[in-house]
Amino acid sequence: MEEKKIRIAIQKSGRLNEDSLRILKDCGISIDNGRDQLKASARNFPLEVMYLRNGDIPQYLRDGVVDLAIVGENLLIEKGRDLEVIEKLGFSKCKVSLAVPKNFKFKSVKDLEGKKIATSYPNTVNEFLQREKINAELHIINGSVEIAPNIGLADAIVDIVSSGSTLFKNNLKEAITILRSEAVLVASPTISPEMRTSIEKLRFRIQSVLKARDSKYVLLNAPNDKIDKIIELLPGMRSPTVLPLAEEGWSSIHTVINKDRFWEIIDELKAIGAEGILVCPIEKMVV
Ligand SMILES: Nc1ncnc2c1ncn2[C@@H]1O[C@H](COP(=O)(O)OP(=O)(O)OP(=O)(O)O)[C@@H](O)[C@H]1O
Ligand SMILES: O=P(O)(O)OC[C@H]1O[C@H](OP(=O)(O)OP(=O)(O)O)[C@H](O)[C@@H]1O
Ligand SMILES: [Mg+2]
Repeated sequence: MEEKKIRIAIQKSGRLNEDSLRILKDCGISIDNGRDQLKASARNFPLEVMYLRNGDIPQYLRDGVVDLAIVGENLLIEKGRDLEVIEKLGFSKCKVSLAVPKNFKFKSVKDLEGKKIATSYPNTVNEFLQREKINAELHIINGSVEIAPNIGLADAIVDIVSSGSTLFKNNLKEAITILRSEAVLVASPTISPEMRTSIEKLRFRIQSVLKARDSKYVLLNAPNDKIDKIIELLPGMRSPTVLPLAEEGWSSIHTVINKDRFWEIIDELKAIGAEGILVCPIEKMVV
């Protein structure tokens, strides 16, 4: 029997589109698409991609029109709390924040009492206001939220903040971070047990890609009497590989480290006596 295809929804265009396609590609999945197609099949994996508007995706998942989707966590908090997140994907990191005009002397959340707040995320904001026991008036707008205080539509806004440059350009400042978000892989509540098995295969590939993105392969040379000290500094997947060099008394040490830790330990490695340090990207990491 032919394996049933996983139907995955990906944002048609916007902030998530490119990185969503890249992660599938890094999983070795080639998608035959014309850009204008709304549906495309993978050549070498039982997968069908549907290009949809992000905001519509939670309902498509609930209806079982798609089995999986890549969306921002912030969208799930706004309108998909019932949906199951199966993997965090580490890209499109952003915050949903409350921002006020630069000259607003903001001291605490109490300053929002009776104020007007413009946002595209009404559920998130209402929940926040309820939690903080604040009464405020909401103006729901779909885009260009940051302009609202400048045109007298609102006293404050709640919107996505990443670099902060949109706030800056609109004379606003971040006052409260309501939540942090990144892209996530979400599943439909209607998937069958067989489909879950196929999804697990895809998830395994995604995990291997994500681990590899987080890690670096490090090679270095060191005098033999320094090997123990260097190994103490290098937490490998198991323990580092140590190979003798042609030059007597020297060895080459190979290991895998988290990319964020590398800069922390490079100076220590050099001080101990490591030489010829090479740091290489890893394509896939299966552990
Ligand atoms: N500046 C940003 N930096 C990082 N991530 C962002 C940024 N803006 C949005 N995102 C993330 O990308 C997601 C999609 O945002 P985008 O603005 O592309 O689409 P949208 O307008 O929310 O949706 P639709 O596809 O329905 O038009 C957001 O839900 C958020 O998780
Ligand atoms: O802090 P920053 O790095 O400036 O990013 C934040 C901005 O990015 C998003 O808008 P986007 O550019 O996606 O445009 P949109 O309003 O058309 O969705 C978001 O709605 C903010 O306006
Ligand atoms: Mg946007």
